Amino acid sequence: MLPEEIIKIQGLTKTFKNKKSNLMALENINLSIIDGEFLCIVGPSGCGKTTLLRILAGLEKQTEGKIYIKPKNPGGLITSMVFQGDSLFPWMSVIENVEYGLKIKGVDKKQRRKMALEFLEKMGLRKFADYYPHQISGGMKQRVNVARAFVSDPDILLMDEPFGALDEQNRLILQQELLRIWEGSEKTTIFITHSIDEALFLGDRIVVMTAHPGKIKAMLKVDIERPRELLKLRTSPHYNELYKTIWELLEEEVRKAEETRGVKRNV
Ligand SMILES: Nc1ncnc2c1ncn2[C@@H]1O[C@H](COP(=O)(O)OP(=O)(O)OP(=O)(O)O)[C@@H](O)[C@H]1O
Repeated sequence: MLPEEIIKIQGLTKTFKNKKSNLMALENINLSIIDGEFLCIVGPSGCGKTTLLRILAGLEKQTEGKIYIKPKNPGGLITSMVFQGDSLFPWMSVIENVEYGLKIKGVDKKQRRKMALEFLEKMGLRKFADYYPHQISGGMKQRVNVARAFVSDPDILLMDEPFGALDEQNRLILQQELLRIWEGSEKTTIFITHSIDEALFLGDRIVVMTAHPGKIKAMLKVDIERPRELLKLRTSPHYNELYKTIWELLEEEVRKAEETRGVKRNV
């Protein structure tokens, strides 16, 4: 591994074996991720994005290939995952949800409360610390999830369409808040999204995947300086060029994915 790399994936393949048939979800993935990088992954539905993240999180085992991860702090948490859906514990208050990972790690009560409050403050949720998940909005729940992931200080954040279920306005706000908190931490982040805009706003590089079985079709560098501003970004020629390139790469794959699913189109 090169000194700046934190993850190196070589020849990774994943086949789900069922009683009747086998399904190859990922084929020959080769990817290096630099420490502190924000990497976005876009690709058509069913191309294996979640599977790749689950393998990196250790929730799934690859069929072939190697993954090298260079831990930063001996004994520390290597990965933490933020899911799209509602993954908060409904019986715990907001602050207890944020503290949970620290409790598992054995951090004492006073210290973990202090750390959780700090991240709730960063996410604008301090006032809601004692609320329960059913008492807060979808956007606020995702803020709690982001706070929960950051507070455990993992080496690598894995984010699986965390804002996918939010309305556009909340999504834009959450993206900005995520960038603000990420820019202070420079935590290696792998972020799955279906939105080209979101990938361009957040990412240092963007991986475009092919339709099933998922392979890496292209890797693009987002040469847009940070800190990023949404309005400035959208009027920049580089942004528009990249958007067009990514859409051209993706469109073919989305059509292939639809054909595979037997969707009839009138084009
Ligand atoms: N546990 C499993 N057993 C069998 N097949 C699975 C399993 N998990 C995923 N798959 C299949 O693997 C393929 C990739 O799924 P995955 O969820 O990784 O795709 P994705 O790109 O994240 O999709 P989406 O964008 O719709 O969330 C799909 O065909 C899916 O049906």
